[in-house]
Amino acid sequence: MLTVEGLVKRFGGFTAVNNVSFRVEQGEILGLIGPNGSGKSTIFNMLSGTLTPTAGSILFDGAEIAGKAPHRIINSGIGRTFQIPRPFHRLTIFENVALAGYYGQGRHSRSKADEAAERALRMVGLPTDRHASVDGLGAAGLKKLELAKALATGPKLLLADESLGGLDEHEMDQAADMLRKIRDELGITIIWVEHIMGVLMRVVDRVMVLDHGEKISEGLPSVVASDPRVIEVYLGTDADSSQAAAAEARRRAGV
Ligand SMILES: Nc1ncnc2c1ncn2[C@@H]1O[C@H](COP(=O)(O)OP(=O)(O)OP(=O)(O)O)[C@@H](O)[C@H]1O
Repeated sequence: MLTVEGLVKRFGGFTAVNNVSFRVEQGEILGLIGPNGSGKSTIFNMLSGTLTPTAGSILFDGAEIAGKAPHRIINSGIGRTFQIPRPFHRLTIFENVALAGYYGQGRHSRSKADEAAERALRMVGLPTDRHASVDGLGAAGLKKLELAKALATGPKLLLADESLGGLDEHEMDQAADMLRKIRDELGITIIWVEHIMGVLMRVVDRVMVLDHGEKISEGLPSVVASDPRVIEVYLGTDADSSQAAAAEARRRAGV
């Protein structure tokens, strides 16, 4: 479904993403992890069109989308959530989601946008009542709203920039289960960026690890969690023994 080849992003003399290649198959959940500043958001921004790659190719359903405008990319079927939800506070929950539905997939019919909003709100478990205000939503509710907005655009591929950091453990598990439900019930392929490795590793089919803009590991969660390069990045090189470090990484990864 998605084939990324030799993706590069430079900001002046600084290389934020360096020659990254990967594939995502239809129906898969790929986890994208890495320390702060490793290039995860920059990759998402290139996939969703807010940044133009310096070099490389992004093929989505066989068409080149690198450098295309964000609205074209959304219309082709790639939706995304943002780490920091910024809803329109003057609009209701329903209106926020319907607006996204109106924008996505080039829908220019209010009734279709409303239908998409209803479906998306039901899916994430937010009220479909047209008058419910955004202001009553806590951190978990705002994340659901973010997800509903992305779903209302009708994506085939969802880029989930989740950052579950502000949630308690139960809410984190619910958010992770929600992504799996979206894949299982709607057949939407997902790339999930998350800082908290354990919760991500429980849900994804495969994981890709970035460090300093380069891909350092990729594969099944259980294999990646024991990869010495990943352990070094997450735990440092001065861990007591590599075995203890591997056990700790597996514990964190929940595998
Ligand atoms: N517009 C920009 N101009 C200059 N440097 C940038 C720009 N955007 C990102 N960077 C740099 O590129 C590197 C990768 O940033 P990016 O935000 O992609 O990392 P990340 O893995 O998403 O980090 P985090 O986990 O903190 O969200 C960082 O060093 C960042 O400072």
